[in-house]
Amino acid sequence: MKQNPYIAVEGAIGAGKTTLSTMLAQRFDFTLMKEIVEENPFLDKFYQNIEEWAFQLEMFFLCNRYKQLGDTLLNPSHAYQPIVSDYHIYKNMIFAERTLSGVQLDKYRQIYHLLTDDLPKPNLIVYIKADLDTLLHRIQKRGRDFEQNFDAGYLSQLVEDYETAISHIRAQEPDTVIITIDGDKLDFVERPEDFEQIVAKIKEHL
Ligand SMILES: Nc1ncnc2c1ncn2[C@@H]1O[C@H](COP(=O)(O)OP(=O)(O)OP(=O)(O)O)[C@@H](O)[C@H]1O
Ligand SMILES: Nc1nc(=O)c2ncn([C@H]3C[C@H](O)[C@@H](CO)O3)c2[nH]1
Repeated sequence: MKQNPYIAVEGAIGAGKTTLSTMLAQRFDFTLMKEIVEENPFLDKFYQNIEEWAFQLEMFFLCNRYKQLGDTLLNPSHAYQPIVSDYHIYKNMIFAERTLSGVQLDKYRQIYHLLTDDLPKPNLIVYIKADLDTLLHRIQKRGRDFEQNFDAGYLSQLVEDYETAISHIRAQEPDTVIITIDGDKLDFVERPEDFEQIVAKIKEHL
């Protein structure tokens, strides 16, 4: 990779994005960009009534991510800083396409493009692909209150949406390296050799 490394770790809810990106940032000594979840005022309400709260929640995520990415990526003093992030900005569209519809989705799409089209995009995506059972198990194990009555149907759709989105990025951005990790088999938390396998794959592209 000739450019400065900018890695985004992606995958459906509970796939292990924050865990893996934190480990990678430490291992490569890259700057970590991590989403703040606990201070989100809409997540709890959203999981109780998706239709009612989706627009506020999606806009909140979009504005926060825009601010975080803009502050780092458009700041000249960060120009040569290698980065690993626990999200790709495109995840906003993955979720919004699932939770919004009609005029709200149209307006959201316009704002999304306005805010994000000129942001630098990751040149390497680590996609953790895991099946529904694995994700539900991890979400349960993590034990966040607002995710405990989780609708498995919603998650199952998101798993498919992620597959579609990754294929879309692969087709639209052939220069972006996409490394797919088998999140059902590789346990980078408990097995150091599994983490080393991921590190080795990334190194091939740095
Ligand atoms: N490969 C793995 N093997 C076993 N447990 C894992 C693995 N990856 C993550 N976990 C555990 O699963 C839970 C979810 O991980 P994490 O919070 O990193 O997921 P995430 O993708 O960032 O979630 P979210 O989409 O909600 O932001 C955590 O308890 C973590 O310790
Ligand atoms: N609707 C919606 N849109 C997003 O852009 C988005 N990004 C993350 N999440 C949810 C997943 C976890 O429960 C929790 C932490 O990642 O927040 C989202 N939900």
